[in-house]
Amino acid sequence: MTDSPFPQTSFILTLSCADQPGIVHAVAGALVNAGCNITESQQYGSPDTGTFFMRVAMSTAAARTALEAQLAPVATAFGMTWALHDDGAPARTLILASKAAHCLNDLLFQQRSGTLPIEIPAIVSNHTELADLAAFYGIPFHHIPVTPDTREAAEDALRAVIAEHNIELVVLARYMQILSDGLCSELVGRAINIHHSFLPSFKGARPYHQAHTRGVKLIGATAHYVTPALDEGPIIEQEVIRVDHARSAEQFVAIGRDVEGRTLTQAVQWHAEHRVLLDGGRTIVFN
Ligand SMILES: Nc1nc2c(c(=O)[nH]1)N[C@@H](CN(C=O)c1ccc(C(=O)N[C@@H](CCC(=O)O)C(=O)O)cc1)CN2
Repeated sequence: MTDSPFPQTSFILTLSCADQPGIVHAVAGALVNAGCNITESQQYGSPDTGTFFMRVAMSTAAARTALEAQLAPVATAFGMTWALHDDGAPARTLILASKAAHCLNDLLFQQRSGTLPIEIPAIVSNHTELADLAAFYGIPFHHIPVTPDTREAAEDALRAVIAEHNIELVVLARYMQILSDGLCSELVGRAINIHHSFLPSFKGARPYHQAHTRGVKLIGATAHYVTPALDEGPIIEQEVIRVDHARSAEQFVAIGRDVEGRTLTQAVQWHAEHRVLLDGGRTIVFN
């Protein structure tokens, strides 16, 4: 910690640009010029895409505008896509769920416990079963039923909740409705889904029954960004657990619940801490 007499503010810088020599040196120089103390720094050059990625945590007595003034010319010189985030600012998160409670419950508990840097202004569901859980945590619950005839109106109602609460992140916590291409394009890189299989295996509905029929020895869960193509989005986190011949498909469902909850909550935490950057159809995770 610098022994500056002035109050320190913490920021997270994330950036990407075409990989080339001198990026780290230039960024570090700009941060020093802004009186920053770098507390954490990670970078990666992707050989496949030729793109360079960086995440830097820092503290400074300088104002955000002074920091941005130092960074802007460097960003221009290297053609960077960059963002400066307030470190620790909770991500305004809308949770979508259907009937299964376990993933929603894990997110609510971890948020209330202070381990998940998000705030949850609202919960949306296409069913009513989870209204009591939302009430238990004192969070407004919006029941938006979805049928083939009402899908568009339902999505417009969802957009209204997103706008009303200035939502930054949408989490699909076992939300069993397919989002339209239009909504997916509006939520690129800020909608995370939990799929209850070890992708790319067993996409779509009833993955545990697909896995049981196949006779797998490991089942798992995958947290990924939502894209129009079902269960094809960039993967953020995955976890697996061993099963055996003696387990029924219903037991797979039960065994998978904790894995799903942990996997989704971890992915949401990394996203909210600005540790996940998109590299085409893949992610870079600075954890
Ligand atoms: N555009 C996307 N939307 C959603 C995705 C996604 O990857 N892209 N993931 C799903 C979650 N999911 C699996 O993880 C999933 C959800 C629903 C279905 C499905 O077939 N739903 C049927 C209706 C089922 C019902 O009403 O119970 C449907 O929507 O017609 C498959 C996979 C969330 N959305």
